[in-house]
Amino acid sequence: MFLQLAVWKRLVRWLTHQSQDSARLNLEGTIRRDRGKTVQEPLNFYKMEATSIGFPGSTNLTATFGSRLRKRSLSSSVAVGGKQRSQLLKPTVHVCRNLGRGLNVRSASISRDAPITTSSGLPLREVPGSYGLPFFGAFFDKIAFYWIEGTPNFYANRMAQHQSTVYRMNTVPQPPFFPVDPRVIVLLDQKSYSTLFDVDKVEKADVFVGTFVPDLQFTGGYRILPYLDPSEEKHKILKSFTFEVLKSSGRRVFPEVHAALSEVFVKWETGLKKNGKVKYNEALSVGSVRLNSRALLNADPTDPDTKATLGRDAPSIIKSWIIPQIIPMAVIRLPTWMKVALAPFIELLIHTFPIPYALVKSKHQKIVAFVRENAKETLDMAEKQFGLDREEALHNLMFNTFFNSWGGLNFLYPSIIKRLGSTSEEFQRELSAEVRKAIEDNGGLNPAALNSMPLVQSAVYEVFRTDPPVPYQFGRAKKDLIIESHTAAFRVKKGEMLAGYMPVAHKDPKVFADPDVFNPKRFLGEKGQKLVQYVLWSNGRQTETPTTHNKQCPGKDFITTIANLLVAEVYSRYEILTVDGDTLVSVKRVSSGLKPRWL
Ligand code: HEM
Repeated sequence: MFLQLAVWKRLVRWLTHQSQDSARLNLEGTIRRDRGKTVQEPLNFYKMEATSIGFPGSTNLTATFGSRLRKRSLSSSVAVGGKQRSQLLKPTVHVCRNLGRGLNVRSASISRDAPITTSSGLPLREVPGSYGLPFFGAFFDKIAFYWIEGTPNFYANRMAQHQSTVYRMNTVPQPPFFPVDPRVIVLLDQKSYSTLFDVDKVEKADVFVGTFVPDLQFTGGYRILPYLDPSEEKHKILKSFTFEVLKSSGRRVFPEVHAALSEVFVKWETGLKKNGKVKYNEALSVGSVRLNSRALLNADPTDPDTKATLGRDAPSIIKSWIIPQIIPMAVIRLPTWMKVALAPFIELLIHTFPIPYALVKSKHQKIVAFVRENAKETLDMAEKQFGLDREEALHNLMFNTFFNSWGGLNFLYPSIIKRLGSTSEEFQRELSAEVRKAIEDNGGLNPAALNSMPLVQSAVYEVFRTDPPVPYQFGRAKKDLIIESHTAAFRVKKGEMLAGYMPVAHKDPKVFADPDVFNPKRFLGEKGQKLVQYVLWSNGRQTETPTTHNKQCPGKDFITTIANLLVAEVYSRYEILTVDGDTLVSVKRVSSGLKPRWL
């Protein structure tokens, strides 16, 4: 009796595809739309579920199975995608395929009803948005991106239009003179954005600055570390070398930041005395090039006594080499009348063709010479310890020091001054008091003191949140994926390009309350600490660790430290800064008798 029952159950399961071992069957089906057009679509049967993308909206799917023993009907919800809802009217799915085990699906019909959901309960949608007509669609997106909407509006407007944080659009730059495919799927919320950090899901080769790869001559003819996928053997070796360089910089960081910033403060005060105001980034830019290069290479490119010095022009020489590599992604902000007058020229000069390396070759060669002359020990270490080719190590070291690190700092440091200098006097006094107390309690501005400054840390995280120095991340789907936002799931095909825009993901209202408000206390306390994981500036969570297996920035902790150090240095000297845009209008030196002591 029991045996009979078991055999019968097995038979029923087998017939209805509900047995565990045959739970998933992939059917190739032919979908005929009511207009008569035929589209090839895969149908996935999973127990009682089926999925079909090709028509808009959500429907129920009923499939009739004919078998040797009996005919059965299965009904399940199915999400369908497409452009116009009118196409939904009673589309019919005809499937004919021998499934083995005697089952043969003869037909399936679709009627509109409940949506199919993923295992996490989200409705499966087709990625909204379209790429438009060939060439013209991309061209109009490009003009909107650079000139009409700019960033972040370009992203926010389409997010509102599609009612989705995941959608299709064309990015910049574009063919014919940039050899790229501009079609991307944008990810703008915290949940979908994290797909870009999962190197099992996304290919990170050659996507460091977007869909295009700058001429290899900018990097000495080498595909350097940021352009490598972790699956490439060289990635592991070069990232280990970078970790070693950062480790050996450890002891220099605190004193070098102090030395460079002391000079910056003198320049600010001299400028304020002379003109009543000063552009704070002019001195800061020189200061950050010094502290960064002294920390990482143990040499100052602005010092006239350094071999192969770049002199006072070091920041502009380095910028000349960086800008052609990133300009295709940059929106140039100009007053409206200038935009109208200059747009055609700027379009032609810098948005239509890659800027030729030859224009900056001499400047690039100067930076190469500076690194070659001053980083001999580090290059010896690269050869002996990591078996690297000396020239390859040199170009990686140079790129990390001047493009990644200083290039990022050149955005981050001014953002910190601008944001904190715009907060209330009361908040700045509180910040200054915390800094001075921690220095006093720990006998100087040392790592222990810096760790005792939760307000400083919170303020820095908030700047990273509102002004991430690198706003874009790209990655190509390594396989077919389902990507989830907070409200829906989307099917993405292998090979499609995913593009994250971090300033919008960092303002995800599902994660951050009042996301548009700069709140330097946001990351304080137990609740605030839980938010730190959503700070993504390093191409990974702030709570995670860069390794040779991922693409998280190896300079994450180095940069976090020197960002905190800037705030600690500023507010140990000043109680209040007043800034107006890019101009420092006044500073108030600390009034208490407390004198900060240094390492
Ligand atoms: C404010 C400064 C910095 C910012 C904003 C920054 C940001 C980033 C971001 C967003 C990425 C990932 C890019 C991508 O693949 O999508 C990255 C990768 C990388 N960064 Fe940084 N970075 C900074 C400083 C540094 C420093 C100090 C170093 C080393 C000295 C460094 C070395 C690298 C390297 C080598 C990679 C590629 C990592 C890999 O291939 O696994 N960066 N950085």
